[in-house]
Amino acid sequence: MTRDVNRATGLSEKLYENAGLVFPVLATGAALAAASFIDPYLAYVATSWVIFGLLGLSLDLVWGRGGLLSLGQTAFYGLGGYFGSILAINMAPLTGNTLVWSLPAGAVFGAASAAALGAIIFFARMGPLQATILSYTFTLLLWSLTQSLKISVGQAEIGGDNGLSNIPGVVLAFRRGAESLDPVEVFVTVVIVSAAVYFLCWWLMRGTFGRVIDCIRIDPQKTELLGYDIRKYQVASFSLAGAIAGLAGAMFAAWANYLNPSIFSVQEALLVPIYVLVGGLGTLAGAFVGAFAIGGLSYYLGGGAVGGQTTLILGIVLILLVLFLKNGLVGAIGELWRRTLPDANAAARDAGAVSIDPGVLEGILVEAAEQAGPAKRLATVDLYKQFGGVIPVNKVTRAFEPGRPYSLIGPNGAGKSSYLKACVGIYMPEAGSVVVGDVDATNAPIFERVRQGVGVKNQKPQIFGELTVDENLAIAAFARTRDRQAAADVSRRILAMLGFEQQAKVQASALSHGQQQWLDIGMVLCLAPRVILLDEPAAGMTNEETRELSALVRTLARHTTVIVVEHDMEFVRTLEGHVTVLHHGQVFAEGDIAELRADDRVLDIYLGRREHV
Ligand SMILES: Nc1ncnc2c1ncn2[C@@H]1O[C@H](COP(=O)(O)OP(=O)(O)OP(=O)(O)O)[C@@H](O)[C@H]1O
Repeated sequence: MTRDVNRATGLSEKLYENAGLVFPVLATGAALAAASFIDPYLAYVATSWVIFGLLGLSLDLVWGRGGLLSLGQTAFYGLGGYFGSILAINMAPLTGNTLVWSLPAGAVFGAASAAALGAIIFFARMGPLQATILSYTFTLLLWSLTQSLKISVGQAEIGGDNGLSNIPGVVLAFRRGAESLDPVEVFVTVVIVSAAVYFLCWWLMRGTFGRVIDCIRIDPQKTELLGYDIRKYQVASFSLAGAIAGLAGAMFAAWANYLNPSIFSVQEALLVPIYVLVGGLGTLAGAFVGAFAIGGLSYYLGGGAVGGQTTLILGIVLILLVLFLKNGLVGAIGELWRRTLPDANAAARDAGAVSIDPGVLEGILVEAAEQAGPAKRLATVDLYKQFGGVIPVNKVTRAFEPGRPYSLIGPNGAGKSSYLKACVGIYMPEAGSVVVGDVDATNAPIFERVRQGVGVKNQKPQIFGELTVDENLAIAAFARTRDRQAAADVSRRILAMLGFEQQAKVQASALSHGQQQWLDIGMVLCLAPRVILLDEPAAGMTNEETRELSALVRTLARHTTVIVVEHDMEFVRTLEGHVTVLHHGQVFAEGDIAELRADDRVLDIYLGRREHV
């Protein structure tokens, strides 16, 4: 009996993990089964819902997964529709098959226009609101342009407001004069193409590419601190989404046999996020479910796919959704299902205190040196950073080398964190230079400095809370190894070193603050850094953990250059390293901790006394 229950739970878990794969198989099966009895008119209307679902999928990739609400998806959709149709109008009479021309053309033009817009958005490092507005402006621009654009391209005549007509329907045979498919056949064809596109997206987003996109959504800075050039990933996923929208547009044109500038209208642009929200943001399948739910509802209420009742229905549905189903239909079903499964996060409570075996750590560090080369020196010359009237880094000239750990101390606001941030490129300095090894890194972006060997742990633990513990380590290790197997090996060793094997499948957000600090340190170690910057790593740790951390830092310093910012003077003492006191962004005093503790001037700045304040 117990075994049966376990087996059923195991099966349910497997199904839950692979539900995304089951969806296109079921959808295709249902479409094929329905083909024998479905009313041709319903098949015709339902085809448009599938196409809108595909358009929604393109948005879900960039919004639900990438974190950017693009109102440009209908622009890529319209462009794909226009260009795909121009090619189909000219080529189909000669060769038959329309989709073989229009789908690739739609996808290529959709991808190319998205790549151009994405490059502007991401390389200019626009904020989310700016990016949404720019994408919307792009759509409006096309709407306005196509209103007055009258041009003939071969047999295709674009008539401005009158649009582009005579677009051939869906023809699959390769011969002149081949017949268009009937509505039911078109429905099945569109479902199969959409299921294939969906499967490709599901597969891609399940792999390392999708993980990196998820990481960028959760914490772009941390993703860059792992050494990923996030802008390339963002442009790539935006282009992929553009390709899917373009392909959907080409299918829409073949379905409607007609296109006009209203495809770029405000109403069209705003419908897409609604499909995604209703279905479930970030679920991929939700876009189709949302399009079917809204399309089906308005169809049965007699309004047609975008008919008179639609606005009212959408308004009510959206209000109800915001009130009761925040994760949309698919998200809600997923959540209910997940509740029936064993709670993987329960293991977070069983995690004992971290106790690092020095032998294991040494082994990891020796191997890291073999793979990534010897430790590097970090030096700054007259480094200067200003925020308005505040100068947190004021012409700091310092060099750090392997051997003993370096500690940066100083009162609150002395500029310790700002100095580390200027070293790694989170803050771009106004003057001075940063040199990593022999390379001037002053103007290098964060990810390049990380690739040069700089590893950083910021003050707050930066972990990807929605990912599991082993996924966090693996994505960090992959940034360096670029090989999934090698990354899995590295992350497994770090996981074992931290004693987190039982917590491998726990969501990182379920860990305690101290455990998150260790996970963050583990992620930095996965990068095999040659210079390590740790900003208040002991914050939130117990005394026992702080002792472990001290031993770890001392071991690290024998293999790499280590700089630690700390307030905990007892911790700094145990590091037995070189200490630099910063005050008002400048080096105020240096030495070992015993000397500095006895130095009246240092006490003065800490206690806010006398002339040194
Ligand atoms: N992004 C920023 N914009 C404006 N001012 C900033 C910024 N970052 C830091 N500062 C200012 O620079 C000064 C130094 O801050 P910083 O965090 O580097 O000090 P700190 O020595 O690390 O302090 P703490 O020990 O409290 O963390 C502060 O006055 C702070 O307000």
